[in-house]
Amino acid sequence: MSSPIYVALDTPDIERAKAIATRVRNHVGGIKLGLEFFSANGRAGVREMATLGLPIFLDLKFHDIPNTVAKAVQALRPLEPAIITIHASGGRAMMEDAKAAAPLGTKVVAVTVLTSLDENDLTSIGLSGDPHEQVMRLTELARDAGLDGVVCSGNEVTAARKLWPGGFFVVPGVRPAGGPIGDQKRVMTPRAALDAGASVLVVGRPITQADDPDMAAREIEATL
Ligand SMILES: O=c1ccn([C@@H]2O[C@H](COP(=O)(O)O)[C@@H](O)[C@H]2O)c(=O)[nH]1
Repeated sequence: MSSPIYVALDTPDIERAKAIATRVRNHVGGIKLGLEFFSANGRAGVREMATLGLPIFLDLKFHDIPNTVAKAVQALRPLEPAIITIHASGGRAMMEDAKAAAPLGTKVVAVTVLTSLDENDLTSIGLSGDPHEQVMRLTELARDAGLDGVVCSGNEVTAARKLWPGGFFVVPGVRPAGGPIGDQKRVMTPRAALDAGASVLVVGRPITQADDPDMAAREIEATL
């Protein structure tokens, strides 16, 4: 069975992204390319990364009116990504139209509450406190809109899976025990997140900022 780890290659430097992906390729199940990589390298960069032969997760987190998001998803079709992201808070019509615009083999998953946000952050943007409740609300909305799954933290994935047993659950904010958490606030170890019900784990800096990314990926994989 392939590894549940998608390594987040958050860099504008395509040569660095290729070098890390090449080093860790035997310990990860795919590569995640996000806003930083895509803003610098665009679709050509994604095509170049695809030549490594690993599944591509395009984490562009679209959030706009339904027509704009659907057209943006449509523009990604030739890249045939394994997974793409949109924001659940864009609403049901936006999620429905995004799913309809995606290639058949692409999983469309909705970000619920970013793992960098906690209760205080939600209150500060006018949402009633507890991230857990907001994740549950948006998980139900994404399920009812016909998406494939959601992005949430390891703290919520067990309850989200209860609401949606057939859903696909992407869990970032994954940190080896005792490691620096940086800007993440809702974190869990890789093993605990998998046990809690994650379908895939997104791991960025614990691998990419390590002195030896290959060893870091190998050590995380060994805990799973
Ligand atoms: O809620 C979310 C959604 C997406 N991400 C992305 O995952 C990686 C995490 O990187 P680390 O270096 O392991 O913190 C990054 O690309 C984010 O854009 C997330 O962290 N939380």
